Amino acid sequence: MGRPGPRPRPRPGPRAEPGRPPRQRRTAPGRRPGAHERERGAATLRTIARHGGAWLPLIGLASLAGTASDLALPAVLGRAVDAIVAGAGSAGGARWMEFSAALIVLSVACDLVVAYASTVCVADTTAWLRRRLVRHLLAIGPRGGFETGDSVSRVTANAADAALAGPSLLSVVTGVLPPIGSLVLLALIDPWLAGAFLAGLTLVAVMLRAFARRTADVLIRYQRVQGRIAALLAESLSGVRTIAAAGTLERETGRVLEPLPRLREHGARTWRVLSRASAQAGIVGPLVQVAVLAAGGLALGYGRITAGDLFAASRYAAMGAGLGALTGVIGQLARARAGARRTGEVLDVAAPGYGAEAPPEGPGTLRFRAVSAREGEVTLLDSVDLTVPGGAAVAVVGRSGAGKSVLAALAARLREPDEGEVYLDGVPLWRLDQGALRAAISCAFERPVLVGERIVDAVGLGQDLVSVRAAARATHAHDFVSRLPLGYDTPLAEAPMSGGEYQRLGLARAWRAGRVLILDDATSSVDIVTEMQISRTLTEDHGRRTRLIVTHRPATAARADLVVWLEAGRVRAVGRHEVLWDDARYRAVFQ
Ligand SMILES: Nc1ncnc2c1ncn2[C@@H]1O[C@H](COP(=O)(O)OP(=O)(O)OP(=O)(O)O)[C@@H](O)[C@H]1O
Repeated sequence: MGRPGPRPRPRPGPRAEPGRPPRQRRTAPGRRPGAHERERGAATLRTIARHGGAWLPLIGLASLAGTASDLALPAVLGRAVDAIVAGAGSAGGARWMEFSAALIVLSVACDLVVAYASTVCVADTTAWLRRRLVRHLLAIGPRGGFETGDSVSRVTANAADAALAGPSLLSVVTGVLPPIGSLVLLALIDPWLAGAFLAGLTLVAVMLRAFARRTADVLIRYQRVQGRIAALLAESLSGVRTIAAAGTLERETGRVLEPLPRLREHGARTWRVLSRASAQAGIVGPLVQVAVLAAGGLALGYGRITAGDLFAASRYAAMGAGLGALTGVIGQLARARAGARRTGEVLDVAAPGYGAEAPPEGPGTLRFRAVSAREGEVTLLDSVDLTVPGGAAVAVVGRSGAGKSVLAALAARLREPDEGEVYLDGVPLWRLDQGALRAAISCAFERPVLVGERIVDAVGLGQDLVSVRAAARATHAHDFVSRLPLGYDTPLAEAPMSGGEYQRLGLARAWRAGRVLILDDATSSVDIVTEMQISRTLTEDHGRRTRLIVTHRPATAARADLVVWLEAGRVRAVGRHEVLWDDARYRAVFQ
């Protein structure tokens, strides 16, 4: 074994003890997020917002220019009114009117730029975020514990909402400028006007704060229930044949739609929050305007301001107190925040880190040193010390639930040990380069899922047809594939396959293993004769690769060089099958 190199830097997580990559926890779906989750959600929101890149400065500048022209317009119109009232002649009034027209054109142009740039920015960010999520979900695999439908809803709907982050944050910032600008400009016209306006503005600010908090809270609950329905639907669709066979269509429909009342409740709450904000806006807005106009009327009476000033003040009061626009952008920001929290929950789960090492020359010896695996409080494997000799065929047996699949997953680094270490030819698995690890160790499962367009893609995963055929011959899949009209080019969706045939293709896919081939009940659906043939092929493979074979069949255990007998997450014994067979409890494992 070479000198240990630097360990790949894992993503920060709650546990980063030296010696093994950290496991991360995530917010349990449905649980109300605490301050920590909200903080992480805010951090995700900022990361997503920053992705807007070049579009955000453009949106910001256009919004600022639009706001400036909106703020200048009442003052300019006021000057036009004063020019007309003073009878300064059509030329003075006309000049102010032209200026006003130019400001209106500028404002419309800015709105167009903001709308276009925001659309492109959101589309870009959505695509980027979806790519990140898909890659990350596939990288973390079952570690994340996200249900299929829920993951789909996070990648589709929630990512699109989260992508609103940049433009909606900017909209909020630029949205508060008109009230602030109005306040300053009113103060310039007359301090009393600003005083009346400020009193109303404080009320508006309190209402907006409550609106923002309530909306974000309701939206996250709504999205969670949506995700739950999606998860239940995906689960049902994957078992659609069973449902049809059992005649439980009605019951299943009820089960999938069971959260619907909660969705309706959250939808109704969203509507109530929005309608309350609109009603408050409907009352406070005109009140602020009336207060400013009353103060303005008095100021005009005392001769402190002109008629044009009063006109401008009325426009500023309307612009600054208009809650409608701000409730819209705050609602959008709340959607982005909820989406960011849901997508952040996925991105916060640490993907396994890989090292940069290739395994040293070796026969494919696997060593488990004090390996434990847990799920919550439950111990699945307890301090397993085990050496699987390089080149040997080793059967793993035990009663159902003994921990055989967990052991197989640890051997392939499909899960991380909670304690201890797994080594391949003396090197901890986490230190191996991802490509080298996958080239060295392959897995075949009881229920393989074949992915790809055609059979050759699903089995070969990029290998040429010659290698695919060789693997299919070795695993007794070649005959039935050859009988298909398009052979290896048959689209998977059009290839009628039995469970055993499917398993043989899964086995053929794993056959590429350079050093260790792990079979987790991978021939359980194959008929006895074919299984014996596969088993013989595996035995003939002697010395070339290590084979770890999880099995329930005594014949397979008998052909193995060594048997590992697991019981309740512990190694009960290791030895030859014929020796272990003397023990009645060992024999009982196969009954
Ligand atoms: N992700 C998980 N979360 C919770 N419990 C788990 C998880 N994976 C496995 N277990 C539990 O760990 C125990 C061992 O599971 P494992 O699949 O390794 O059993 P097994 O020996 O392969 O059984 P079988 O022969 O039935 O396939 C079982 O009790 C199982 O319920």
